[in-house]
Amino acid sequence: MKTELSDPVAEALREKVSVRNLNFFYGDYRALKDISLPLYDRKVTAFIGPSGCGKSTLLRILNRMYDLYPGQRAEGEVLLDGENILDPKADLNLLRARIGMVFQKPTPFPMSIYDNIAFGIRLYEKVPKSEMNDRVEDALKRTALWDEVKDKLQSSGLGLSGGQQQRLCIARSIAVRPSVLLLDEPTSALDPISTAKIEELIYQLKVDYTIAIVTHNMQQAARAADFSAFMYLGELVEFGTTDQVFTHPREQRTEDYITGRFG
Ligand SMILES: Nc1ncnc2c1ncn2[C@@H]1O[C@H](COP(=O)(O)OP(=O)(O)OP(=O)(O)O)[C@@H](O)[C@H]1O
Repeated sequence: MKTELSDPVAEALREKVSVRNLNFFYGDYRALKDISLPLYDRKVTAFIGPSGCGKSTLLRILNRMYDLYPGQRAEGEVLLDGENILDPKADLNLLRARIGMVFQKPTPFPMSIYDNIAFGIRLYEKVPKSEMNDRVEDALKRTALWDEVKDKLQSSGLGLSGGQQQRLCIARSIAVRPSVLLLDEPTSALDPISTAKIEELIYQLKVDYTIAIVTHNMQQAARAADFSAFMYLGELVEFGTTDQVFTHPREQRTEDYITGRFG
């Protein structure tokens, strides 16, 4: 696997998350094979590759989703600011406050728009009402939803359009003030206009957040990501700047995939 970046590029970057020699097992099946890669601070990294290559598995390890399922296990290290989040002693509540996740299908809670956001904050913090109002407004503004929903904050989140629901889910994640945001095919259920809004949002959010995104859409990876990781059959084939991976892939398999020869 080739991950070398030219020295001046690497020097200007800080690793927010470091995945080191990561293996993952669904029972006896080894779905990830010795993956090592960085997520650089306040950059967007896309995980790309054909169906079944392990993109979602890798993303879900980053907030220990697999803990919910018996028989699934990870080996290796995932360091968040130098601390191994795979350590069984790691505090999962704290971890999930620090690393937020948004899924493919928008999943608002069956409650008001306001409470969708306040709910997550209340899980982690005791916040006075006036501050809560500010936090809700701030999260909705940052996801460009405020103007669309400010007059109906008490209406159900389920009454929003699919694109608005997805922005609400992103607002819900960032309201908790995580430092890393994981996006699992966040636009695959959305129309092109909602997709463009989410991509614009990703661009704005990376000022404050380190973002990893799983996508099948090569144009989306090229537009939204600073770095791209191409995976194949559970292996990381190539990691580099998106520009390098898309215009000068080092590996034949990467080139074949991004030019549409397979996948
Ligand atoms: N719950 C599970 N139990 C057993 N095997 C699984 C499970 N989930 C995924 N796998 C297997 O692990 C491998 C990686 O799956 P994963 O969903 O991470 O791939 P992916 O690259 O995200 O695929 P897609 O693009 O289709 O979503 C696949 O071979 C898949 O069949």
